[in-house]
Amino acid sequence: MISWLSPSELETALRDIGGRRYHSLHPFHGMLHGGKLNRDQVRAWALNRYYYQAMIPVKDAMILTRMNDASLRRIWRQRIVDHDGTSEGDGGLERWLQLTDSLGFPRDYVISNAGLLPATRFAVEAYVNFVRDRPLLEAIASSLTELFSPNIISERVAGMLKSYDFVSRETLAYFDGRLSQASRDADFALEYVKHNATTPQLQQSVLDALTFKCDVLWSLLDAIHHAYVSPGLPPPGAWIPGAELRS
Ligand SMILES: O=C(O)c1cc(C(=O)O)c2c(n1)C(=O)C(=O)c1cc(C(=O)O)[nH]c1-2
Repeated sequence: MISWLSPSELETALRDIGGRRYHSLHPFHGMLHGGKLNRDQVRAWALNRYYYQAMIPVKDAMILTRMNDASLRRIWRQRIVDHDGTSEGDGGLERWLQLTDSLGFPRDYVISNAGLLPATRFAVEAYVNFVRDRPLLEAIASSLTELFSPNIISERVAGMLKSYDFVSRETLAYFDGRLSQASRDADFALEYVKHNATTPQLQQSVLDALTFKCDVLWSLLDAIHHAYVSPGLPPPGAWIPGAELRS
């Protein structure tokens, strides 16, 4: 168990976890951003990550049900609006589907999750279940990976535009909005955590929550890498490049 940390020491400890465990360090991201993947491997990433995107508003809805304070809910509900939009054809999920459209996947197939890797499903479900089962403070702390996402998003967009002729600024538009949304969301969550993690036990629990979330993101990429890069063994039922798509 750690000894009590001041709020700024707690922030340093949280950022240190990101520095060691965030998925920006995963070799798959190095390949994705460095132009080392072929089109089917990029397609596999977009297809599998759709499930993460799709479940983010579900987990945020779970967090909302735990908030008794209207002023907190007012702030948190914006996350759901960002992903779902306010009308058909609007919002982050729609923009992710525009990316999978551009990569040649029928929408029905993507939304059905029929070609999803089982390990992607398990990792994303673990995140949703964590948020459902753990105290609100830990659920909020588990979103703090977003402290580190603006850097990786900038690196990703620049690297992919430079390396791949099958993506464009338009098809990567999902990430435009995320840069400001992620900073806004992470700043709020960080202040909440620093203010509410007032004992060594609570501080340890938020550090553990962030570690857990880093593990979720890392596992997602492990699954994609194993199935589609090396050794390249998609499990039964998962999407196989070139095979007929059944939703
Ligand atoms: O592109 C990325 O690397 C990345 C990372 C993360 C993250 O660190 O959890 C999120 C996102 N993107 C993202 O687009 C997003 O909407 C999001 C929501 C959350 C969350 O935990 O509430 N993380 C992330």
